Amino acid sequence: MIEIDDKSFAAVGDAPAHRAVSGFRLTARRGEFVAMVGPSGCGKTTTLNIVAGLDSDFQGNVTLPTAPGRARPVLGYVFQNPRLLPWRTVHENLALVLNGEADAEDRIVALLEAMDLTGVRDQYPGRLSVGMQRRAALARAFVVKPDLLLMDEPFVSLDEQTARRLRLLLLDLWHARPTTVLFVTHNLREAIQLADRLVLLSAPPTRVLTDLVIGLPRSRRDDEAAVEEYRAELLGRAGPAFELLG
Ligand SMILES: Nc1ncnc2c1ncn2[C@@H]1O[C@H](COP(=O)(O)OP(=O)(O)OP(=O)(O)O)[C@@H](O)[C@H]1O
Repeated sequence: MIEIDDKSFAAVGDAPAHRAVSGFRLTARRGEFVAMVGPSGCGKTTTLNIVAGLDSDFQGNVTLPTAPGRARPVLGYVFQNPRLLPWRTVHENLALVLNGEADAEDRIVALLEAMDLTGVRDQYPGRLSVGMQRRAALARAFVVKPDLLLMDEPFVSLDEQTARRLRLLLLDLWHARPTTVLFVTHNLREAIQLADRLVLLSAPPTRVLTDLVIGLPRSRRDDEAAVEEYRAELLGRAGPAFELLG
């Protein structure tokens, strides 16, 4: 549950103080895939940072899901940039986020296999293609068995073929390793293809404008015509809020 009553930034130099988030309310069900879609600069990253606990300077309350037996919630975070440590191999990048769990090696091996990275497990990230780096970042996020997975435009600025493969891999991972997902994107098609629920955010100070369950069967991952039709229908009936998204 995310309740952000107010998140403001103080004035810095010539930039005036401003409110980035206000009256934001969102409750996700456990295991739900929620896409948050909004215009550039509306406060998506600010909101995710609050949810992740990276920013505690706000008014409100965030309650995160926690798996039975865990003292505190475990989060995965996938950023626009894969943020792999360049001086660590792919395998080491995954091992670093684990705390010596008994099955750590098995989990790493399984995820490298699922992401088709077994052959490059001992390579450094700088030697990998952009797509491989993104796959390694996805593997690292899932290897911790997150209670909540935060994704901040993880497939932005990729060529469409690579982005499409990564979306399909993400859905495969999520089906095999269910977790609650908050996925931020500018891309309405991507949101419709991936998510159970679509949350449309306002211009700043951001709040939830529209919150709807996506009424398409899950087979939509391979049915781009259905996604396109659904998107056109949404744009047609939702009015000016959706026009921002093109
Ligand atoms: N540390 C900061 N100090 C001051 N203002 C900030 C800071 N971080 C973000 N902002 C401002 O808060 C607003 C929301 O920024 P944020 O990065 O959350 O938007 P966003 O929706 O993620 O943008 P984009 O889609 O372009 O990534 C913007 O006006 C931004 O300039």
